[in-house]
Amino acid sequence: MRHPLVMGNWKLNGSTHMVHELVTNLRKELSSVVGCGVAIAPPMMYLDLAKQTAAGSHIHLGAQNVDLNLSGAFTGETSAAMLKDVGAKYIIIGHSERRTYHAESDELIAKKFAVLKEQGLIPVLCIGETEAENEAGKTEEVCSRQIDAVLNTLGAQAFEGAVIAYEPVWAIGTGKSATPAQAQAVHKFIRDHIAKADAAIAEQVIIQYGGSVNAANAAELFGQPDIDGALVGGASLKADAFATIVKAAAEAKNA
Ligand SMILES: O=C(CO)COP(=O)(O)O
Repeated sequence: MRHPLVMGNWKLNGSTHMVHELVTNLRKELSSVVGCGVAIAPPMMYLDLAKQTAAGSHIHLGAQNVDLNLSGAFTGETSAAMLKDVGAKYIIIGHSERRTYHAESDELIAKKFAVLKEQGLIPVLCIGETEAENEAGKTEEVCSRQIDAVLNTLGAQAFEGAVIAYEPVWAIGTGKSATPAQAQAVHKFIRDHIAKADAAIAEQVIIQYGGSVNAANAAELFGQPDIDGALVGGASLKADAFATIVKAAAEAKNA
Protein backbone atom coordinates (compact mmCIF):
# COMPACT_ATOMS: atom_id res chain seq x y z
CA MET A 1 0.00 0.00 0.00
CA ARG A 2 1.58 3.28 -1.13
CA HIS A 3 1.31 6.42 0.98
CA PRO A 4 1.18 9.71 -0.88
CA LEU A 5 3.92 12.30 -0.52
CA VAL A 6 3.35 16.01 -1.00
CA MET A 7 6.57 17.97 -1.33
CA GLY A 8 7.10 21.69 -1.69
CA ASN A 9 9.82 22.80 -4.09
CA TRP A 10 10.48 26.36 -3.04
CA LYS A 11 12.91 26.92 -5.93
CA LEU A 12 14.87 30.20 -5.57
CA ASN A 13 12.53 31.79 -3.04
CA GLY A 14 12.87 32.59 0.63
CA SER A 15 14.39 34.72 3.33
CA THR A 16 15.04 34.19 7.03
CA HIS A 17 11.72 35.83 7.85
CA MET A 18 9.77 33.88 5.21
CA VAL A 19 11.20 30.48 6.24
CA HIS A 20 10.31 31.08 9.84
CA GLU A 21 6.79 32.27 9.10
CA LEU A 22 5.95 29.65 6.45
CA VAL A 23 7.25 26.67 8.43
CA THR A 24 5.61 27.89 11.65
CA ASN A 25 2.27 28.23 9.85
CA LEU A 26 2.65 24.87 8.13
CA ARG A 27 3.25 23.18 11.48
CA LYS A 28 -0.02 24.61 12.80
CA GLU A 29 -2.04 23.75 9.69
CA LEU A 30 -0.69 20.21 9.39
CA SER A 31 -0.56 19.12 13.03
CA SER A 32 -3.54 16.75 12.75
CA VAL A 33 -2.98 15.37 9.23
CA VAL A 34 -2.21 11.67 8.96
CA GLY A 35 -1.76 9.38 5.98
CA CYS A 36 0.31 11.71 3.80
CA GLY A 37 4.04 12.31 3.89
CA VAL A 38 5.04 15.98 3.82
CA ALA A 39 8.37 17.44 2.79
CA ILE A 40 9.73 20.87 1.96
CA ALA A 41 12.75 21.69 -0.16
CA PRO A 42 13.91 25.21 0.68
CA PRO A 43 17.05 26.70 -0.88
CA MET A 44 20.18 25.05 0.63
CA MET A 45 20.90 28.32 2.45
CA TYR A 46 17.84 27.87 4.64
CA LEU A 47 17.90 24.12 5.28
CA ASP A 48 19.15 24.45 8.82
CA LEU A 49 16.68 27.19 9.74
CA ALA A 50 13.84 25.14 8.23
CA LYS A 51 15.02 22.11 10.19
CA GLN A 52 15.07 24.01 13.47
CA THR A 53 11.67 25.56 12.81
CA ALA A 54 10.14 22.21 11.80
CA ALA A 55 11.72 20.26 14.69
CA GLY A 56 9.31 17.86 16.37
CA SER A 57 6.75 18.07 13.51
CA HIS A 58 6.06 15.54 10.75
CA ILE A 59 7.50 17.83 8.09
CA HIS A 60 10.49 16.23 6.41
CA LEU A 61 13.33 18.20 4.90
CA GLY A 62 14.41 18.02 1.31
CA ALA A 63 16.75 19.73 -1.13
CA GLN A 64 16.52 20.82 -4.75
CA ASN A 65 19.78 19.44 -6.09
CA VAL A 66 22.96 17.58 -5.16
CA ASP A 67 26.48 17.27 -6.56
CA LEU A 68 28.00 13.96 -7.65
CA ASN A 69 31.04 14.38 -5.41
CA LEU A 70 31.05 13.83 -1.67
CA SER A 71 33.81 16.34 -0.89
CA GLY A 72 36.80 18.08 -2.43
CA ALA A 73 37.62 20.86 -4.83
CA PHE A 74 34.18 21.47 -6.31
CA THR A 75 33.47 25.14 -5.70
CA GLY A 76 29.86 26.07 -5.15
CA GLU A 77 28.51 22.54 -4.75
CA THR A 78 26.65 20.69 -1.99
CA SER A 79 27.21 16.98 -1.42
CA ALA A 80 24.84 14.14 -0.52
CA ALA A 81 26.91 13.61 2.64
CA MET A 82 26.26 17.23 3.68
CA LEU A 83 22.54 16.95 2.93
CA LYS A 84 22.39 13.82 5.05
CA ASP A 85 24.38 15.54 7.79
CA VAL A 86 21.89 18.42 8.07
CA GLY A 87 18.91 16.06 8.09
CA ALA A 88 17.56 16.31 4.54
CA LYS A 89 15.77 13.17 3.36
CA TYR A 90 14.12 13.75 -0.04
CA ILE A 91 16.40 15.16 -2.73
CA ILE A 92 15.01 16.47 -6.00
CA ILE A 93 17.13 15.59 -9.03
CA GLY A 94 16.57 16.16 -12.73
CA HIS A 95 14.15 19.05 -12.36
CA SER A 96 13.40 20.48 -15.80
CA GLU A 97 14.82 23.85 -14.71
CA ARG A 98 18.16 22.17 -14.04
CA ARG A 99 17.96 20.15 -17.25
CA THR A 100 17.30 23.40 -19.15
CA TYR A 101 19.42 26.06 -17.38
CA HIS A 102 22.30 23.80 -16.30
CA ALA A 103 22.29 21.37 -19.23
CA GLU A 104 21.92 18.35 -16.94
CA SER A 105 21.80 15.13 -18.97
CA ASP A 106 19.94 11.89 -18.29
CA GLU A 107 23.32 10.26 -17.61
CA LEU A 108 24.38 12.85 -15.03
CA ILE A 109 21.00 12.61 -13.30
CA ALA A 110 21.27 8.81 -13.12
CA LYS A 111 24.67 9.24 -11.45
CA LYS A 112 23.15 11.63 -8.91
CA PHE A 113 20.44 9.03 -8.27
CA ALA A 114 23.15 6.47 -7.50
CA VAL A 115 25.01 8.82 -5.14
CA LEU A 116 21.83 9.54 -3.19
CA LYS A 117 21.01 5.84 -2.84
CA GLU A 118 24.55 5.13 -1.63
CA GLN A 119 24.12 7.78 1.07
CA GLY A 120 20.71 6.41 2.12
CA LEU A 121 18.85 9.48 0.82
CA ILE A 122 15.64 9.37 -1.20
CA PRO A 123 15.86 10.58 -4.80
CA VAL A 124 12.88 12.48 -6.15
CA LEU A 125 13.51 11.96 -9.86
CA CYS A 126 11.78 14.57 -12.02
CA ILE A 127 10.80 13.59 -15.53
CA GLY A 128 8.45 15.00 -18.13
CA GLU A 129 8.09 16.23 -21.67
CA THR A 130 8.17 19.76 -23.10
CA GLU A 131 5.21 21.28 -24.88
CA ALA A 132 6.76 20.60 -28.29
CA GLU A 133 7.40 16.96 -27.35
CA ASN A 134 3.85 16.68 -26.06
CA GLU A 135 2.44 18.06 -29.30
CA ALA A 136 4.62 15.68 -31.29
CA GLY A 137 3.15 12.74 -29.37
CA LYS A 138 6.49 11.98 -27.69
CA THR A 139 5.41 12.02 -24.02
CA GLU A 140 5.90 8.28 -23.46
CA GLU A 141 9.15 8.21 -25.43
CA VAL A 142 10.64 11.04 -23.33
CA CYS A 143 9.46 9.64 -19.99
CA SER A 144 10.75 6.14 -20.74
CA ARG A 145 14.13 7.52 -21.88
CA GLN A 146 14.46 9.53 -18.65
CA ILE A 147 13.51 6.50 -16.52
CA ASP A 148 15.69 4.11 -18.53
CA ALA A 149 18.78 6.20 -17.73
CA VAL A 150 18.36 4.94 -14.15
CA LEU A 151 16.83 1.51 -14.89
CA ASN A 152 19.55 0.51 -17.35
CA THR A 153 22.45 1.58 -15.13
CA LEU A 154 21.22 0.82 -11.60
CA GLY A 155 18.44 -1.73 -12.19
CA ALA A 156 14.81 -1.67 -11.08
CA GLN A 157 15.86 -2.28 -7.48
CA ALA A 158 17.16 1.30 -7.30
CA PHE A 159 13.55 2.47 -7.36
CA GLU A 160 12.78 0.72 -4.08
CA GLY A 161 11.75 3.51 -1.69
CA ALA A 162 12.38 6.14 -4.37
CA VAL A 163 10.07 8.84 -5.70
CA ILE A 164 9.37 9.85 -9.29
CA ALA A 165 7.78 13.21 -10.05
CA TYR A 166 6.06 13.44 -13.41
CA GLU A 167 6.24 17.13 -14.25
CA PRO A 168 5.20 18.01 -17.79
CA VAL A 169 7.34 21.06 -18.57
CA TRP A 170 4.39 22.85 -20.18
CA ALA A 171 2.48 22.67 -16.90
CA ILE A 172 5.23 24.09 -14.64
CA GLY A 173 4.48 27.60 -13.45
CA THR A 174 1.96 28.17 -16.24
CA GLY A 175 -1.30 27.74 -14.34
CA LYS A 176 -2.12 25.07 -16.94
CA SER A 177 -2.10 21.76 -15.06
CA ALA A 178 -2.41 18.45 -16.86
CA THR A 179 -5.97 17.15 -16.47
CA PRO A 180 -6.39 14.32 -13.96
CA ALA A 181 -7.04 11.91 -16.85
CA GLN A 182 -3.96 13.07 -18.80
CA ALA A 183 -1.72 12.78 -15.75
CA GLN A 184 -3.16 9.40 -14.74
CA ALA A 185 -2.47 8.00 -18.22
CA VAL A 186 1.20 9.00 -18.03
CA HIS A 187 1.57 7.83 -14.41
CA LYS A 188 0.17 4.44 -15.39
CA PHE A 189 2.54 4.31 -18.34
CA ILE A 190 5.50 5.04 -16.02
CA ARG A 191 4.44 2.39 -13.50
CA ASP A 192 3.84 -0.18 -16.26
CA HIS A 193 7.22 0.65 -17.76
CA ILE A 194 9.00 -0.09 -14.47
CA ALA A 195 6.80 -3.17 -13.95
CA LYS A 196 8.30 -4.69 -17.10
CA ALA A 197 11.56 -4.84 -15.13
CA ASP A 198 10.08 -5.57 -11.67
CA ALA A 199 6.37 -5.60 -10.85
CA ALA A 200 6.77 -5.38 -7.06
CA ILE A 201 9.12 -2.40 -7.30
CA ALA A 202 6.73 -0.64 -9.69
CA GLU A 203 3.82 -1.18 -7.31
CA GLN A 204 5.53 0.54 -4.39
CA VAL A 205 7.22 3.46 -6.16
CA ILE A 206 5.65 6.83 -5.33
CA ILE A 207 4.78 8.73 -8.52
CA GLN A 208 4.00 12.37 -7.79
CA TYR A 209 2.44 14.78 -10.23
CA GLY A 210 3.92 18.27 -10.56
CA GLY A 211 2.92 21.28 -12.62
CA SER A 212 0.49 24.01 -11.48
CA VAL A 213 -0.93 21.96 -8.62
CA ASN A 214 -3.01 24.23 -6.39
CA ALA A 215 -5.62 24.12 -3.64
CA ALA A 216 -8.43 23.94 -6.20
CA ASN A 217 -7.22 21.14 -8.50
CA ALA A 218 -5.36 18.87 -6.04
CA ALA A 219 -8.25 16.68 -4.86
CA GLU A 220 -9.25 15.67 -8.36
CA LEU A 221 -5.67 14.80 -9.29
CA PHE A 222 -5.23 12.70 -6.13
CA GLY A 223 -8.44 10.82 -6.92
CA GLN A 224 -6.52 9.05 -9.70
CA PRO A 225 -5.16 5.61 -8.76
CA ASP A 226 -1.56 6.16 -9.91
CA ILE A 227 -1.11 9.74 -8.63
CA ASP A 228 0.62 9.45 -5.26
CA GLY A 229 0.80 13.06 -4.14
CA ALA A 230 2.47 16.06 -5.73
CA LEU A 231 5.61 18.10 -6.16
CA VAL A 232 4.36 21.64 -5.67
CA GLY A 233 6.09 24.85 -6.74
CA GLY A 234 4.27 28.17 -6.41
CA ALA A 235 1.50 26.94 -4.11
CA SER A 236 4.06 25.55 -1.65
CA LEU A 237 5.04 29.13 -0.74
CA LYS A 238 1.63 29.74 0.86
CA ALA A 239 0.93 27.77 4.04
CA ASP A 240 -2.84 27.61 3.56
CA ALA A 241 -2.65 26.46 -0.08
CA PHE A 242 0.05 23.88 0.64
CA ALA A 243 -1.85 22.56 3.67
CA THR A 244 -5.02 22.22 1.58
CA ILE A 245 -3.06 20.17 -0.97
CA VAL A 246 -1.62 17.90 1.75
CA LYS A 247 -5.07 17.39 3.29
CA ALA A 248 -6.52 16.57 -0.14
CA ALA A 249 -3.89 13.86 -0.61
CA ALA A 250 -4.50 12.41 2.85
CA GLU A 251 -8.27 12.35 2.30
CA ALA A 252 -8.08 10.86 -1.19
CA LYS A 253 -5.89 8.02 -0.07
CA ASN A 254 -7.66 7.42 3.25
CA ALA A 255 -11.02 7.20 1.44
O1 LIG B 1 8.25 22.70 -10.85
C1 LIG B 1 7.39 22.43 -10.05
C2 LIG B 1 7.70 21.66 -8.84
O2 LIG B 1 8.96 21.08 -8.91
C3 LIG B 1 5.99 22.86 -10.23
O3 LIG B 1 5.93 24.25 -10.14
P1 LIG B 1 4.49 24.96 -10.07
O4 LIG B 1 3.69 24.22 -9.02
O5 LIG B 1 4.79 26.37 -9.68
O6 LIG B 1 3.88 24.82 -11.43
